[in-house]
Amino acid sequence: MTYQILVSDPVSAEGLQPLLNQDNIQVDYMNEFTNVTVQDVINRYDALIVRSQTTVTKELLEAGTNLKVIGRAGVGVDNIDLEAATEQGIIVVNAPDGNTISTAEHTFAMMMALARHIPQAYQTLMNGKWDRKSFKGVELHRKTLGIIGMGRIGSEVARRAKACRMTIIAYDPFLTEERADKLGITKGSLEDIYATSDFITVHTPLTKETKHMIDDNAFTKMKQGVRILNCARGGIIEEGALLRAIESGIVAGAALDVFEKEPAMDHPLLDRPEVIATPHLGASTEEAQTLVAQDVSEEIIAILNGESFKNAVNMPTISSEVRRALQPYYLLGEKLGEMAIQLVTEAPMKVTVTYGGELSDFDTASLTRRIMKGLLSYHLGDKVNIVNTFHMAKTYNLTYSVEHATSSLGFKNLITVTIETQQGKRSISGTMLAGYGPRIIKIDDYSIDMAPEDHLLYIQHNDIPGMIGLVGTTLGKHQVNIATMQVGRKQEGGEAIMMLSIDSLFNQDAFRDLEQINHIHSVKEIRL
Ligand SMILES: NC(=O)c1ccc[n+]([C@@H]2O[C@H](COP(=O)([O-])OP(=O)(O)OC[C@H]3O[C@@H](n4cnc5c(N)ncnc54)[C@H](O)[C@@H]3O)[C@@H](O)[C@H]2O)c1
Ligand SMILES: O=C(O)CC[C@@H](O)C(=O)O
Repeated sequence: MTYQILVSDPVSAEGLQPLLNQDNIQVDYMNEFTNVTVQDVINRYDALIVRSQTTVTKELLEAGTNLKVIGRAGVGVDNIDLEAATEQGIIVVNAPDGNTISTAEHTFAMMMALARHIPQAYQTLMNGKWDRKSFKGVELHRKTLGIIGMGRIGSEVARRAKACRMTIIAYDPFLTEERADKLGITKGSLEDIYATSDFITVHTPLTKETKHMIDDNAFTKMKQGVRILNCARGGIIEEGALLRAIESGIVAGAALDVFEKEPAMDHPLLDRPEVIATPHLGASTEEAQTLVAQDVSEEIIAILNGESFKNAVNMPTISSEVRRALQPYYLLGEKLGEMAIQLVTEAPMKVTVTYGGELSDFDTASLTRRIMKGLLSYHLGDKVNIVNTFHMAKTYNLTYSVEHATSSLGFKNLITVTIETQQGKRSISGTMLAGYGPRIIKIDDYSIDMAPEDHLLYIQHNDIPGMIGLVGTTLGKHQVNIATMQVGRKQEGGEAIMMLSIDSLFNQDAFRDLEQINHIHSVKEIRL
């Protein structure tokens, strides 16, 4: 199978090399098309690679009926409708590390340019004026820098500011005292930053919480003559409030790489001599562009080839240690989900997944996704995948819960899937047996030992002599070959079950004949 990939924004050709080297991948570039939009052609593609120019809307995603993955060559995914992508089961991956250094360096370049009026002085000189009076600047040395958002970029900015002997105070909900100590900075609140900083720089994502976090009220708490920088996302600083703070003299200078609306043309802030600006250039270096394109290319290859990947934005990330430990259980989990749903005839209301043995020590969320995917996709088909499975469960009013049990029935690991319907509960348990692979070891209260094979027959009957023979003869009459058979019972002469794996698809005549055998209560074919 050949996968089609569309690159809709300018992305480093060198960075795309991993994709171009794949035999089963064909890459197209939007700038090679004329008179068409991404929306017009997206249905041909399995993956889309964007930077920040392409806005990936719900409508675009809906038009992309074959889309499996969106790769963002960069960090911010605010140009992608993540909720819609999740609903449609499209994985969104980004490249969070590749442009960190470039953006931190750009922020630093902006801070120095701001402190020394370099762009304004350059412009004056280019206009033929030798003006040495208007551009008296300030040193960074011994000034206080307030950093809001101490993630990758904020931390790199802090390291550089330390080298310039600045005092650094930072706020981030995830910043611990220990980490602040290690970086040689002070952990403070927003109020502390506003009250003490000579320079303030923001490095948060744009979220509901951070949108306009620096507003009129925040500016009134800042030191007179503060200088402010935004190389993160337009909208973290409210632009109208910034303009007012410049006009009132609270803000002596602002350096902006990003704007609420980009491209920012005829912007009132750009008319102010106190403002220096770049057109969203933080990540625009050869190194960063190669790295981010390489990172998303590798992620896309892994996803299309069904291998594990690490930077999904609309799925929780798991450590490589957990991924390695759980990988062998993914197939078992999916099969258990598929089998569990086939045990019930009423609409499922609640699913409980219980992990026992060594599995109870892990964060099993990624395994639960596989189980729920197996369970839901049996009836809902391909539209369910590991990205949208929890969303789909919610859509169908199916609740799920996860329990970690101490008992594992003597097995090293155990997964039990219990489905509740109006008729009661049905459950199925499985384990990974060293040397044997996945095994089904219990259905409801009956112990069995079967591999989750393609064609299974589950028969409920009374435990009376001759049942095994009758079932064997009936299937033989219909040319259905039994590969393995397991029987289970609660007590002698009571209710019993038979689980058979058969070599071929079961036929309706065989089904009817089996059901007519005295003392057989139900016959169920399980397809995996
Ligand atoms: N200008 C550019 O070209 C460019 C390039 C790369 C990244 N960016 C942007 O820079 C920003 C930071 O990127 P990063 O890679 O450092 O991200 P990151 O995820 O590593 O760090 C973001 C930090 O912000 C913190 N945060 C979230 N909400 C906060 C709040 N209300 N107050 C304080 N801190 C908060 C988070 O805890 C996290 O530590 C993002 O907006 C990203 O899109 C811009
Ligand atoms: O693609 C770009 O140049 C912008 C990148 C930057 O804003 C990001 O969030 O990674």
